[in-house]
Amino acid sequence: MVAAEQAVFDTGVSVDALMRRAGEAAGEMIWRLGGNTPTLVLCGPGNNGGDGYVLAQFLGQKGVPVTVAALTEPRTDAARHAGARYQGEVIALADANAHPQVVDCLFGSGLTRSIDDAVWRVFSSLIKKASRSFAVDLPSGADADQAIWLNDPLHFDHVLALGAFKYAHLLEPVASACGAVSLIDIGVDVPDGAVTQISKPSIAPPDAQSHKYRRGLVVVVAGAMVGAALLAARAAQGTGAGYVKILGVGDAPAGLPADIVWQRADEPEAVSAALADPRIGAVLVGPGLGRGADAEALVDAAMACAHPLVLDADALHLLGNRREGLANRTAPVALTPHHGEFTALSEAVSVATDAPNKASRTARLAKALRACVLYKGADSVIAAPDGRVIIADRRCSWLSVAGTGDVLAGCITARLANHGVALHAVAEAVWLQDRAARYAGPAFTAGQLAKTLPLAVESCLDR
Ligand SMILES: NC(=O)C1=CN([C@@H]2O[C@H](COP(=O)(O)OP(=O)(O)OC[C@H]3O[C@@H](n4cnc5c(N)ncnc54)[C@H](O)[C@@H]3O)[C@@H](O)[C@H]2O)[C@@H](O)CC1
Repeated sequence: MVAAEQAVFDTGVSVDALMRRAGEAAGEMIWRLGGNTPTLVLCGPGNNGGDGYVLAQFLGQKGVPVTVAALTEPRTDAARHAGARYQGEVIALADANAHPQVVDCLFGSGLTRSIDDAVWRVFSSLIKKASRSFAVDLPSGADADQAIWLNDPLHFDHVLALGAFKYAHLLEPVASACGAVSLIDIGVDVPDGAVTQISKPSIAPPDAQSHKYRRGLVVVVAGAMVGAALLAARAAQGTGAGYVKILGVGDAPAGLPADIVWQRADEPEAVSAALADPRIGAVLVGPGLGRGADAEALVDAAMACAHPLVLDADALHLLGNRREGLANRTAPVALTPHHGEFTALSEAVSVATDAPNKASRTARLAKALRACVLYKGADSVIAAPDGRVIIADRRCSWLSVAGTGDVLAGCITARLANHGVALHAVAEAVWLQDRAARYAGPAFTAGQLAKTLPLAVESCLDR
């Protein structure tokens, strides 16, 4: 964001002008949501406080009863100018009373250390007592880049992100305390490499020339627990794959749906031979695989195939000494670790996990392994080896049930089989899984989730 702001300043726009745009745009949003609700604006020493004086002036001119309470005198030139232009009275923060609506402009992206205890007590009490609380740019107490709380977590109803998202808006534990987050346009072009929030994908329906292979032949390599492979296969179907096949040992399990093909492959050589089929769109290995010698042989067979590949669950635990194999692949690879798998994998391939936040940690692993990495969780981060990162924030919490990872893996594999671009396939699948969860209602099972995937796809159709 600093680079983007500098680019605007280079065109002759001053810090004062940018602050004015920011404060007025934030004021406009608060006025639209809060109308004439009596409002307390809390101003800090830096430019975040400057935004507060601008928006207080704006709200006052709209007829909103406004009180400004300041922590200290403004300490930047732009904040001083904004403070001087504010025509109302300014009281000390310590003297402020509870108001139905409070706007936090104490600290924004410049917070470098935890807020003093006495200040925090007054501030957090005012926020908690308000019926509606806003934070301008960032909640005070949150570190923008590390996306952590420097003070206790504090919940806001609405956060107005100025110009661009910062990591704290999208990554836990701060994101879920931000309430609704609105991106406020302040005339700054968001630079390449900025924090990117996941967006609804656009999915093309099958065209007139479509057939099952063109839509995507998905192959799931089954292991010790066939049920997991089956769940992934059902999810691949629900995502629109044209043909879904499971490679497994022995005969097809009882009750296998007739529209999922079971191909018997008792030995790893048989798996390799099956994976030589040039019509395959993408291969999934990992759900229910196991971690023994048989599983290792299946991972080797899958990694040696020429198709786009998704490595999930147990397969991720077997990657430690297969880094070379990953690097040598020419077809795209997607890895889908949750927290435990991410930590174990990073350790196994000697990639440090001390980057400032989850997004940079994911980007580092993706670059090191030359694979697309989806680091799953309530905030899911998708990173491509070239450094692009997408954050899926505030995922449906009902997804925290057994089997949803298998569903997601199947969904990713179906999208990958369809177009072969790992970053897009993963982002589409993450979005689709979350939407399917919302359609499934509360307390769904993984199987029920797979059944609502077609509805999620329907909502994304580009027609
Ligand atoms: N850079 C710009 O030109 C613009 C910035 N804008 C606003 O400016 C904010 C960033 O402004 P600043 O860099 O001035 O940062 P802040 O306004 O977040 O505050 C920084 C000031 O607080 C002090 N400080 C940091 N941590 C503290 C603590 N724990 N206790 C007491 N004092 C502490 C710092 O020493 C510094 O004086 C953004 O979040 C945004 O709201 C907008 O006005 C748009 C224009």
